[in-house]
Amino acid sequence: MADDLTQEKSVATKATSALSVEEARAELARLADLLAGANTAYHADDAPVMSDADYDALKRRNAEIEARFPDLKRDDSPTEQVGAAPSEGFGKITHAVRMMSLANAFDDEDVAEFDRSVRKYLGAPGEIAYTAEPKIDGLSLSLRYEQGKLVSAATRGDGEVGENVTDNARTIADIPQELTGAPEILEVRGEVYMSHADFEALNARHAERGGKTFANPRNAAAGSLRQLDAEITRARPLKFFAYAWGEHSEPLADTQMGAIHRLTELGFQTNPLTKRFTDISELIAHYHEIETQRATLGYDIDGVVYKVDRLDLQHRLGFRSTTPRWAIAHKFPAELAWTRLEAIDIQVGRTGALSPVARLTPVTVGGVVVSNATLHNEDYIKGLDSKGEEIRGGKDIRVGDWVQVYRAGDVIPKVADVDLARRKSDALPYAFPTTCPECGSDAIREEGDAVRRCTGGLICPAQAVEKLKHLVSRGAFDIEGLGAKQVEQFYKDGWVKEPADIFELKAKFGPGNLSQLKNREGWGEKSALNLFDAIDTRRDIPLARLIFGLGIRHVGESSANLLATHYGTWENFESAMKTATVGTGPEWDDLLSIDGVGEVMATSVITTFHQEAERASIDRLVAHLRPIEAEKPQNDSPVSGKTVVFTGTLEKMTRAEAKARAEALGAKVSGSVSAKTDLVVAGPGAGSKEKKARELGIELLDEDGWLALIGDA
Ligand SMILES: NC(=O)c1ccc[n+]([C@@H]2O[C@H](COP(=O)([O-])OP(=O)(O)OC[C@H]3O[C@@H](n4cnc5c(N)ncnc54)[C@H](O)[C@@H]3O)[C@@H](O)[C@H]2O)c1
Ligand SMILES: [Zn+2]
Repeated sequence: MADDLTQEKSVATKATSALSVEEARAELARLADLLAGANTAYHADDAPVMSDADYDALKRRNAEIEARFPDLKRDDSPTEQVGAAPSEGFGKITHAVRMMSLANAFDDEDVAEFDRSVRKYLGAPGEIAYTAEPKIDGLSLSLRYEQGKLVSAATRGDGEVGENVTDNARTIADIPQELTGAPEILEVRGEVYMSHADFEALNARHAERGGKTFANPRNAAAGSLRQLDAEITRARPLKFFAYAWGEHSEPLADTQMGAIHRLTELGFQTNPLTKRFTDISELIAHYHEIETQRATLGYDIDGVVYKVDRLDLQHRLGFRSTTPRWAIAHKFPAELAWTRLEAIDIQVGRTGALSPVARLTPVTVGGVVVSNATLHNEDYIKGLDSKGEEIRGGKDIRVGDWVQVYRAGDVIPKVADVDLARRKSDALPYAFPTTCPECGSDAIREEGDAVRRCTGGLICPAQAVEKLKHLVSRGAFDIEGLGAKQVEQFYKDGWVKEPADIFELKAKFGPGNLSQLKNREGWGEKSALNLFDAIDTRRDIPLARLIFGLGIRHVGESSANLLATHYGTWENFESAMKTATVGTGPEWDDLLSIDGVGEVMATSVITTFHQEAERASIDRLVAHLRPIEAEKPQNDSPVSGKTVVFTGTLEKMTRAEAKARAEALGAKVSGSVSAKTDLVVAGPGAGSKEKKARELGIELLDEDGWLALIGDA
């Protein structure tokens, strides 16, 4: 079975030009299935399962294969489809004139190609004018007026049949119920969308009530229009831009631009950025102009649509199966957007690191609204990398600047670039603080460290709170009922200032003294008693969790596991660290002999145990605990000596437990797949690591397979 899967996956990553006929057939089937699922999720459920960029890439791959193997094109080919079939529950409306999609251009060359193909089709037509207008990121709606009265409204659906949302459309203020001077029959088409301000307010209202929030304004607009109860739609602030038409008993005008003016006269909102040009370089200049305005428009757009202006030429050009030949959507790069840097905030972490965070004018990047992004560190703001070399051509970043935000997958958004042309003349270079904004202690940068750190240690409230949050986190003490929020509250009230205080809570506020805790918001007698129980059960703590929980810099979960298995008991570990000296001696050598422990980490651990305040705090904590000895690694397990990678969601154990167990059996757990990997354990949602394992032909197991292998099933 593993072999079949390996083959299937490798076809999925093969260049389309390298596919054999059989592979192409299989790949088209796979893509048809994948894209159909994504379409339903996006159009029918308003809950996309992949990013737009991924969707567009798969669709392009499908089109490339079809172009190479026209005979293999499937009856259910994604190229032949628009949107998704109407959802159950809505009445259906068959469009008098089909509602289409748009072909995409992703760069200037695609736009030039569009212009060439239009000219070729028309046969040397001379000058051609195009309109350029923002591509509104909402959902399209067709409004049918008969004798000037709105009689029906339908979503696009699959292009032929849409959902009847007439009652819902009537609740939208931008949609006139009646038109004067309109053709007897007129279908007006356009986009229903939600402004940024309305989207944020709606999400805030929902969050307050504990309801579901929307990922972006498009989903919010689609989810709000496609309601079975029009009263819900009425309560949602939807807007509408008109930009097209379907059936009409008389022409609206001779040109696209003229028709837009006519729609404005009839009482529709049309987009003020719509312009007409006779040269494609002007179209592209307008595209960039609109791109710079994107963040301040107040609503989402995802590109610029170019249309042949003369309607007689549009008519001659006609349609392909799902798109007009006379129009194209020039898309913005999916994961990039320009916006304004409003402020730079400094966050202080558990190890005292001062991290600069960009506060941005909210902008949608790759389908997600971004209002914060990381600026990494002091040098990054200055335009330097970790080696002191220039990045971004040495441009620094200043408050008030226009910056480019970048987002990839679920990675934290980053500030990637800055537009010097739009910098205010009085903007000052950013002065990175040299004192901690939380406690006022000096913040210093050690030689070779990119990060400036607060020297306040335990007196710094930010560090203290982050340390406490870390202590109760999932891979560490993981105390039920005591999460980041509770810890913060207890810290503010002075109940818990350091780790040991958690284990003194019961003595101070437990039975006999319960009134203080149980009268607090969010706590009752039962939850208070449960909390003390949960804390008590954690007095017996596995050594690895304890070491990890101390929050020592450079000691993550797997390093803590290595240390625990090596030293076995807390006493051994503690006495070794207390007697060790950095850089020399038997304890130092012993520490470095552990596979996976380097000098940086070894130095960090020893230093921690040599700082008086830290050490005293650790002693006070451990006095409340009974650390559980770590299991000695076994050598007789089928996985001993092997390198294992866990990826995806594990359902029967936490990642930390899985690692600890594997390490106890003598396996080495690694975070990345390489030729040295022996085994990959993949749960649901495993992504690139699973793919890589298949490519390298590494043995793959699911969670149950793993448990069976190690005899835990
Ligand atoms: N993430 C996913 O899983 C997923 C799934 C399906 C589709 N999508 C995304 O949806 C898009 C494809 O859907 P599509 O077929 O609706 O194509 P499209 O949205 O790219 O283009 C066609 C639509 O653009 C809209 N539009 C907005 N402004 C317009 C204007 N000024 N003039 C003309 N039309 C305008 C119309 O509603 C029209 O139907 C792609 O961006 C794709 O990434 C994503
Ligand atoms: Zn501080």
